[in-house]
Amino acid sequence: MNIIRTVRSVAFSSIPNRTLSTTRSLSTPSAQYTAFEVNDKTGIATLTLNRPPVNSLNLELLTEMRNCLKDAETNKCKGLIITSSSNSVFTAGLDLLEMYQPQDERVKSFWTALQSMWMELYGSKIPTAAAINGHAPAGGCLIATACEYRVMLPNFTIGLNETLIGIVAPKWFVSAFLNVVPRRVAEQAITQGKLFTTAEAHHVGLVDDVVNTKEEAIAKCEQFIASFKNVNPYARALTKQQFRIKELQELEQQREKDLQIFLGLIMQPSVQKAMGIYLEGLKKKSKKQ
Ligand SMILES: CC/C=C\C/C=C\CCCC/C=C/C(=O)SCCNC(=O)CCNC(=O)[C@H](O)C(C)(C)COP(=O)(O)OP(=O)(O)OC[C@H]1O[C@@H](n2cnc3c(N)ncnc32)[C@H](O)[C@@H]1OP(=O)(O)O
Repeated sequence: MNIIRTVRSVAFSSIPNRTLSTTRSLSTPSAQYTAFEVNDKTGIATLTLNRPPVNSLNLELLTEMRNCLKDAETNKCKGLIITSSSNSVFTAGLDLLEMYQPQDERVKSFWTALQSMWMELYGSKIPTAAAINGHAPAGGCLIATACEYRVMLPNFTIGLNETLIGIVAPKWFVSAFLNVVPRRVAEQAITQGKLFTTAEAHHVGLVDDVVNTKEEAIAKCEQFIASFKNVNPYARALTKQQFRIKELQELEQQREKDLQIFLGLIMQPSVQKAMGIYLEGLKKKSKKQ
């Protein structure tokens, strides 16, 4: 696998136009699981999730993601694309090992980091797009639906499958999903824990476009971001905020309560048991392959 390096605090306005290399990526010692590159010509940032084997979202990855999102906004990037370094998994969602038999302080930090990352992404002032180049269950779907545009490669799956694991998708997971699919479809799918195939997701509007390669997916995201080129960024950001402020304020005001509900639910013996069985099933399947 390519070693992907990470850029931090690179002011886009200070990046000179270069003809040979069009992306800039510098390394910071603290970034382990993400690559963050800014295209010199377009000003578009790409955040690549890089935590093999399945980009499961642990505390460190979530923290890095949030830092990259903040950097993209602070540095006035023209837009942000999220994708994965894996050929088959966008992200497997939350790292179940963070929630299974967890340590008290760590699991609190984990959930708080998820809340922060989501608020940063959902409320980002710049255009955001997901190039979904692999499976995107649960937390993967959460990241995709927090973006303004989604394009997906064929023959993968996406959805909120929490009920199948015996856990519950919190309200803010559901509200972002409801932004993109009709209520009736959402209620049925989320209660069933349905994972949509790419074709099904496209049919219900969960993804906007389907393309065959990651390169095409990135190009589609770039086109989406470029569609705002004649729009005043400040007016755009305020307009986007009008659509999203309710969910953001709700979570901001209820962060502690949301954390306590999360802890109360996952610490239930029946939930721990269901998660343990699910993890065991994943491990058995992985050994068979
Ligand atoms: C009112 C309510 C308020 C509060 C709520 C309370 C509760 C909490 C809600 C929490 C919301 C949860 C969100 C989530 O995201 S939970 C995670 C859901 N994810 C999944 O179900 C996906 C599981 N994974 C898969 O289906 C497959 O791995 C996948 C993604 C299709 C890829 O398949 P493949 O490439 O074949 O890879 P393997 O399955 O072989 O996996 C390789 C390796 O990774 C391990 N692994 C997979 N997924 C996870 C994961 N999410 N977390 C941790 N580990 C994972 C797998 O076990 C293998 O490990 P091994 O050691 O055997 O190599």
